Amino acid sequence: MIDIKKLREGIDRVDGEIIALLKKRADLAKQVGAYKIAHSLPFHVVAREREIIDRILEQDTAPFPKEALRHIYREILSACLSLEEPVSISYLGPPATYTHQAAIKHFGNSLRFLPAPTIREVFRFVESKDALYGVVPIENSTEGMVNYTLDTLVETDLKVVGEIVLPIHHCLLTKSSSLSNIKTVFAHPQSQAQCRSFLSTHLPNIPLVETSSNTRAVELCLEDESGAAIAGEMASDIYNIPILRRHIEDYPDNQTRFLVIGTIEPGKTRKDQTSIMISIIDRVGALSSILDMIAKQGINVTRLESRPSRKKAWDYIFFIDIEGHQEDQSIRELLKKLQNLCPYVKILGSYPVPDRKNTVGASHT
Ligand SMILES: C=C(O[C@@H]1C=C(C(=O)O)C=C[C@H]1O)C(=O)O
Repeated sequence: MIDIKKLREGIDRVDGEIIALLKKRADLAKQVGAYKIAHSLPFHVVAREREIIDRILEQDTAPFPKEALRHIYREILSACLSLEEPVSISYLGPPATYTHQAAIKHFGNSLRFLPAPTIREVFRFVESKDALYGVVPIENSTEGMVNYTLDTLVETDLKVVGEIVLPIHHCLLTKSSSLSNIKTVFAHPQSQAQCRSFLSTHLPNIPLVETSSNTRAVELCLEDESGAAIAGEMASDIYNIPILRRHIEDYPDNQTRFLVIGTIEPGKTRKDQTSIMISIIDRVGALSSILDMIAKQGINVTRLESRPSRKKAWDYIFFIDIEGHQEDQSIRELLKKLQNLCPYVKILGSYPVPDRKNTVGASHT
């Protein structure tokens, strides 16, 4: 006969052992922190964190689910880092936006999160060292590029040090107990655009009020019991407002990409990508000859975007993402060639390729 009392005593014992080990780990991290102070080294070491997570995920952890272990370790690393230094992360706010959610996914819950009212302000917080890193949206899989972020990258000296891919699942949040009691829907235009078919099927003829963010939509619903807001799950937790419907986005594979910006460049990991920005001489075939040169170097281009230079009409800047790290021999050679050929070359940064597993459905509001 299985004795449930004994089994539970066993679990309590194991929990005690886990706590004792976490205490031991925290103490070692504090000692590493003291060493870093003595040797003027940066506290946050992306490559080391990547190495730890990769090593853990390579092990046979069954029956414990690996994805859960990834989340648990993200939090352990975040907590240990916070013991070394109080790290601040600026993000496009207000609190509970998808950018906030992306920042927590990337850095864990133990750091200090600083909302900024605009994308430019996120960059400013990092430039002024009020924050060590900033998180800004760059692209939504259904709505396209966030041009303001691309344009700000042209002007800044900050580096791109990471990328986050977040599935965007919109929820309908309301104090009302049924769809039939809803008289107004509040939403940011982008979220509203991503939920068009849900709204026309389930809430036809209900007036839609545009808000500056999803969070603002939720705030308005707190005052209006017949109002509903489109927002993420996190807004429901923070503002304590129930979720009436989940997954109301039209396309289930709706994702948003975010960039992490900062000054500390991550070292080489097992799988990195490099973002560069170039302008080219305006002549037939100029871009294709550059892409050809990249291919001849054996380097894979994963993304190519263009933006007007805003200096001269019909003059463009190209944003190119390539596989590999700028310390790689092939990329070093490529950059030298580009510098000889292009009027302008800027290396935005090399950083680990983001985890795209379980990334279904996001927007940045
Ligand atoms: C402990 C360290 O500092 C930080 C915390 C880490 C951890 O908890 O394992 C790993 C890398 C750093 O971001 C370290 O550099 O080893």
